[in-house]
Amino acid sequence: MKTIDELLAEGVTGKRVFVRADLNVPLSGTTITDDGRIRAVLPTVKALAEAGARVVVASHLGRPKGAPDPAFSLAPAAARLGELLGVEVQFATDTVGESAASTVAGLTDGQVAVVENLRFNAGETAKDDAERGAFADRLAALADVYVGDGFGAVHRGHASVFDLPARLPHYAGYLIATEVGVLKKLTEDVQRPYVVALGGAKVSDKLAVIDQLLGKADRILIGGGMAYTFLKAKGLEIGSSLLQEDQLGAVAEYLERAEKTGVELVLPVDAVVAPAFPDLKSKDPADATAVVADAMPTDQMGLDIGPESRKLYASKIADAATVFWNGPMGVFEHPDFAEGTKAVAQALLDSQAFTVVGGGDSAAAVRILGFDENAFGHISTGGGASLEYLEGKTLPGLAALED
Ligand SMILES: Nc1ncnc2c1ncn2[C@@H]1O[C@H](COP(=O)(O)OP(=O)(O)OP(=O)(O)O)[C@@H](O)[C@H]1O
Ligand SMILES: O=C(O)[C@H](O)COP(=O)(O)O
Repeated sequence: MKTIDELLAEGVTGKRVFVRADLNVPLSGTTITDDGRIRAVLPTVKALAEAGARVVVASHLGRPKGAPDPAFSLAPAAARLGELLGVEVQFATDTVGESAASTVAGLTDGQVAVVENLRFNAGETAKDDAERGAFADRLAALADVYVGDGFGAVHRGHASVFDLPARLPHYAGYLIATEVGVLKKLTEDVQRPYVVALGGAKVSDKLAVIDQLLGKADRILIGGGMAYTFLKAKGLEIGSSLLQEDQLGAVAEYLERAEKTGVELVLPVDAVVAPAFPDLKSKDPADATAVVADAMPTDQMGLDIGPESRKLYASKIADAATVFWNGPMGVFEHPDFAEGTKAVAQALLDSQAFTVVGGGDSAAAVRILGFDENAFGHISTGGGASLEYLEGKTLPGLAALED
């Protein structure tokens, strides 16, 4: 894999450099609630701009449906990037259309532009190779060189991540180099006990990784939205909690395999429930109560692990030598459902373990809940990406950067 340092040594003055970043930041309306992913790509963008490149930054944000949707505009992220860089950043209101073409053509050496959300174009995420390729051709027309630095998205075989680097000279940015450097340690020489804590809302993505993790981790602690599919697989009532029905069979098999192989697969023993998903803007009290896991009311939704689970999970983390944590334990954005996530973050800090926190929302949770991000071993910008890396999978966005 060629690195950005090699590109800088070759010289970039006057070259149009396409930086595929992951600026998929949490938003409340148009306000960025955590800018960690923008700060993470600064070293790459700064180095290129200072070396005289014409930098074109692109990213996805959220999961719009292949067409423009103002709720998912990258404009706030572009503005924040400009503030952090301390320079004016141009913003193109489309990704490969007239606005992008004229914005990029207007860049002078050392200037930076952001183009609109890649996923406003159906070609970005298309399953069909030709459709993705056609979109990648249009992206390629915007640049002379490609720098991959969107670590959080390297597990996606999308046009800007996988197809575009094949069309341009390509290099890995500083963020990807750092992330891979740290995560490699967890795959090659992991210190045990190795504890993995999993939560969050991307249930179908994350249930799939447990298959591989069962052969690697000593303990797996399950929280967040995915916990309820496990509880349901054990025959418990889960009310209106998140459920991945099509994976109930797989989950039952994980439970059986864990039992046979001696891996501890730890499930919540209680939950904080409420009648409905809370209003994250008003943060009004949500009528939350704690119930034991085998007495969840049919008309309630599980939104956090309960007080006994917090203690249990902290005890399972206390003696770990390595902890990898991805996915909040509950809907931490609302104070009534933040305690599980706080307890796990605190347990990581109280342990002597090498701790890695992965994921856009997990990293944001740590900072928003007031923890010192420097107290953790590593805060990864990738959730799904880091999990799939730890599984030992070939990640499309890393494979595409190989020579
Ligand atoms: N029980 C639950 N029900 C519904 N949503 C939940 C529950 N527990 C946590 N969440 C939500 O999960 C979201 C984060 O999940 P997600 O899987 O995206 O994690 P992540 O750390 O951002 O990883 P990635 O980087 O892969 O996206 C938070 O917004 C949180 O509110
Ligand atoms: O938040 C993430 O994990 C990355 O930005 C990838 O987003 P995606 O899961 O929507 O592809």
